Amino acid sequence: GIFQNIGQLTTTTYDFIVIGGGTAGSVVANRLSENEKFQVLLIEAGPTNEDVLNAMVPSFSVRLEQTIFDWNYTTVPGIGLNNRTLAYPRGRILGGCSSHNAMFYTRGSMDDYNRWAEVTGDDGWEWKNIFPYILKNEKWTPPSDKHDTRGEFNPSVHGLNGLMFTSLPASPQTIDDMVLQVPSQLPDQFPFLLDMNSGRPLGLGKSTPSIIPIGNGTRSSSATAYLSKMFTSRPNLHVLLNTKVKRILSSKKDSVVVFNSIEIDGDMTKLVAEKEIILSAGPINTPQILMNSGVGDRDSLAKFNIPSVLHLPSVGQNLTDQPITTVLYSVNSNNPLDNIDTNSTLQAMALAQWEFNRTGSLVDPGPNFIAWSRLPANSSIIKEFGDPSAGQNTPHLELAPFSAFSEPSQPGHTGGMAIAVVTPKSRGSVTLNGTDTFGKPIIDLGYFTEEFDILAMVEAIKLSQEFYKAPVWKNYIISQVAPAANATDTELEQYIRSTSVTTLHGVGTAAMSAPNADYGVVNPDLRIKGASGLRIVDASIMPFINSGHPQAPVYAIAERASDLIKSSWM
Ligand SMILES: Cc1cc2nc3c(=O)[nH]c(=O)nc-3n(C[C@H](O)[C@H](O)[C@H](O)COP(=O)(O)OP(=O)(O)OC[C@H]3O[C@@H](n4cnc5c(N)ncnc54)[C@H](O)[C@@H]3O)c2cc1C
Repeated sequence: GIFQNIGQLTTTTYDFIVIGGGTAGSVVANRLSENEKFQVLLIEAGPTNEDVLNAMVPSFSVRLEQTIFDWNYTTVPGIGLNNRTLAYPRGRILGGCSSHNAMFYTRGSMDDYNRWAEVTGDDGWEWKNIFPYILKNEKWTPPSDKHDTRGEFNPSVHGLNGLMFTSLPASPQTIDDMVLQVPSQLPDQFPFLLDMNSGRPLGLGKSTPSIIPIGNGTRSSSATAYLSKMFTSRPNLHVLLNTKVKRILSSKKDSVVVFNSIEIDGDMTKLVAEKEIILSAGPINTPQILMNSGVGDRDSLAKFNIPSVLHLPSVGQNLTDQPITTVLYSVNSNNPLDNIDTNSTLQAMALAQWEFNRTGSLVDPGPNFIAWSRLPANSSIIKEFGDPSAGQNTPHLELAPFSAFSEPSQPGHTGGMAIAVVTPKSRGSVTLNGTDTFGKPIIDLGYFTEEFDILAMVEAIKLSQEFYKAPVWKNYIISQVAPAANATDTELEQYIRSTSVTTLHGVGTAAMSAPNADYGVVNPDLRIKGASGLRIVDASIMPFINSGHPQAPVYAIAERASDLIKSSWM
């Protein structure tokens, strides 16, 4: 059942308490409650996702930012970003970030998972072993416009029986036909990629957003997939909304710390977990909850007068995220759809179409194609700074061409490409806020504090310029607007530092490591190191970021974690 506040709960003792009804937490709560003998409580700080239009219409998700559905974070001024701060939205709603993300479903490369296995010593994280969990999450379905999808993806690498819908873009964008010609015109730099979810995502292919298809082109999230009425009606699953967890409490048994209950913000009721607590509050809030619970670096916690319960200096460290900027062109466009941003009639028509049959321009949240690219093997950047990628199947760069848009203040149209470094070397951190340790934490992304990242981004700009040299763009591109076409490398670096923002792909702040490692926060079975009763299951546990967008691996992590937890309580 669903409970709007803690007073409605019929008990305070459960077998499992899952903290955070986000991307990972919703999966875990669903899977654990498949066993009728387990009493499961899922606690979410935010409200329900149901009937929230902006969480349903794929293109509207940015409208959730800076509302009650967002934790509304801001990063600290970035040394590598000319001291700029960045907004860092995080979903505060059932489904978490999966209820308001950009819906790109990309698994990264097989090397990414194999490296997790290597650093943790657990072959369960290898691509071939995690793959069944990837499929278990996914239900691939035809796009809502019912177009012929042959040649647009490889069915053999997709799951048909999972809970979370994925599909191909259902609404062509105005540049799609031109983008599709680039692989034949520039096959060396941009080979055609049939399916970017095959484990070898190198080349240019169609993106796979996670949307509910066929007459229902609505966002598929962890909440719509794993917490639909069919599941929340289970008598052994309680979903408690609008309730913020403050900290996790422990006692000592035979000198071992056992985490067994939690404290709620603004309420004296203590909720008890007889078997395990699963912390799934996401890469920012998970380390915050841990540190407020005395789990972290002993000396740092002492500064906040927080008694140390478990000395784990890696908590909040290793924050890894992928920076992104744009290369902009003045372009020739006579397609009315390119005016949608400034034309309220077109916007109203698009919404009417979406409401009528869930098709039209609102069903796709962004670029329909992505190009993934490796720096050349003989690149001087790799020679000098090493290769942060997990292997030869792994891209360093992501390039996403987007359709033209118009701005009220300017004549004509602007088009171009979003470019990102997906294997950054820079690391940041999440630490507590001295004035209120339960308030907004200090988020330092550490962007461009490593030379590799800025040089790789310069290469991404140059690669995107190559892209637009394909003959197909001849009559479309008028001139390069930003950065200046003749900019020097030093000027490009300045451009990158002054324009890059975040992909919002933070991971790694409670990373897993080998059981005998002297760093890390959880063991490969996701149990907290050096104590019992607590596991962490969310984006925080990734030791390295995957070379794609993180939600697909977060789902796979949550599916595997659920099996690990279940099997230890058989
Ligand atoms: C705007 C945006 C766009 C993105 N676009 C993409 C994309 O296109 N593709 C992609 O793969 N990834 C994307 N991401 C990233 C991706 O969505 C996240 O990496 C992933 O969803 C994180 O999952 P999680 O389970 O770790 O955390 P979350 O999904 O954030 O879940 C954490 C949950 O815990 C709750 N919570 C936190 N603290 C507490 C507390 N103290 N008490 C109770 N509950 C609490 C939160 O409210 C939230 O519901 C995007 C993220 C954002 C914000």
